[in-house]
Amino acid sequence: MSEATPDIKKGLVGVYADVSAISKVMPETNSLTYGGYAVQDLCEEASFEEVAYLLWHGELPNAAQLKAFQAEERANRALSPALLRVIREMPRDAHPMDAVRTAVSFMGMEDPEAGDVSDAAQRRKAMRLLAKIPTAVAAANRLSKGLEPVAPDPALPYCENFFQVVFGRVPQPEVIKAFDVSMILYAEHTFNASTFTARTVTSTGADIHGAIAAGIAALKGPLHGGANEAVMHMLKEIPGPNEAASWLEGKFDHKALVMGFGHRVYKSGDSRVPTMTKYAEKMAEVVGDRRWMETSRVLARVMLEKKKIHPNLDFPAGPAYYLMGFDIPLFTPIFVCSRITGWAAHVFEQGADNRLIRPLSWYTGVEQRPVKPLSERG
Ligand SMILES: CC(=O)SCCNC(=O)CCNC(=O)[C@H](O)C(C)(C)COP(=O)(O)OP(=O)(O)OC[C@H]1O[C@@H](n2cnc3c(N)ncnc32)[C@H](O)[C@@H]1OP(=O)(O)O
Ligand SMILES: O=C([O-])CC(=O)C(=O)O
Repeated sequence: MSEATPDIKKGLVGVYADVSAISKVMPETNSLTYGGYAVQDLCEEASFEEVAYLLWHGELPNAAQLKAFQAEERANRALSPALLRVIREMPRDAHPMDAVRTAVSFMGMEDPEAGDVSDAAQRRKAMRLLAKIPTAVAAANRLSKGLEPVAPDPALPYCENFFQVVFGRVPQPEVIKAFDVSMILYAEHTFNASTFTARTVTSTGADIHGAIAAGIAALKGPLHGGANEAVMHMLKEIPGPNEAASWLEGKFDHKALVMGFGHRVYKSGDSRVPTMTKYAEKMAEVVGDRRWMETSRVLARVMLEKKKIHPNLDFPAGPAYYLMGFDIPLFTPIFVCSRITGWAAHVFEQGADNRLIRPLSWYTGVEQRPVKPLSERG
């Protein structure tokens, strides 16, 4: 007699898996808060470092707290000679997401507190990851192009240093501001797939490097963080704004996914898109190249008219990063540099009130049967 299948929420759609005090997504108003602050207000009033502090401590820092936080981040940016050798040995055509995942695993092995999963040690490790991941991402990117890595500069703030290690120079303030805004918007988003992965790893008692490496693996997929690079490939495939509508019709005919559109939680618009679009438009002005944003506008209009689907954060972030001069394969690793803050906050929260994450599966395979000896199997 077969039992009735229980109510299965495929993809865990609509399931509350735990409580969390880090951020709140409100799809009914298309809004998002970190620690009670609207994300668009944080973008205008705070820096990425301040937001990182907020996510890890629950409060925005005062001037002295920020200074200490920044000093610690600046002091931890350099990679060990051994890790630099590992990065040098990586295949030239390795995807930077695989490179950063491997670098984080290696950092875990050489971490001075490897094996210590106390809250205090996890927090110190998170700071080392925040500081070192950009250096590793930039070194892998430069080496893949035959360029030598650029050493991080402890005299520079976080965002300026990021451009320094990638390009060997710091751009104008408008570019830094747009990048800083993107880092704030990408920092945290409740129980998305990569964060839930990091929490699941943490729930087993494993250390933060394992949780972050697993989070990076989850983020790489095109349905999640990998969409920001896919968006730019898509924009480059479309000849221009005049062809965008017919290009989309071709996608609809094949029932293909249009990258950078749709979201599991937001069904009437991603809270972060207006702010990121504003700064992507500013980048288009600074660079003097409007074609990507013009094509984007047509795609967004037609997707809404024909499919009632809104863009997600990856849609404006893709062209914004392209206009900032980043190579397309670097877009999702930049997301990693930001999301390490949210992932780590969830690692701390999971660790503080842990229960092993272990749901059930409903078996649909062959009923129990005898094992035939090898000689009797056809
Ligand atoms: C930072 C981030 O991770 S944001 C997400 C980035 N990912 C992308 O941009 C990839 C493209 N988007 C998608 O694949 C999806 O929208 C996801 C994975 C983000 C969300 O998936 P779900 O919550 O499972 O959405 P769901 O599949 O229920 O979508 C509802 C309908 O809209 C369609 N749809 C959703 N997104 C898209 C899209 N981008 N292009 C075309 N159709 C889409 C689905 O095919 C589905 O149609 P159906 O009802 O005829 O089957
Ligand atoms: O929340 C999600 O499912 C995906 C997302 O937008 C994010 O992680 O920023």
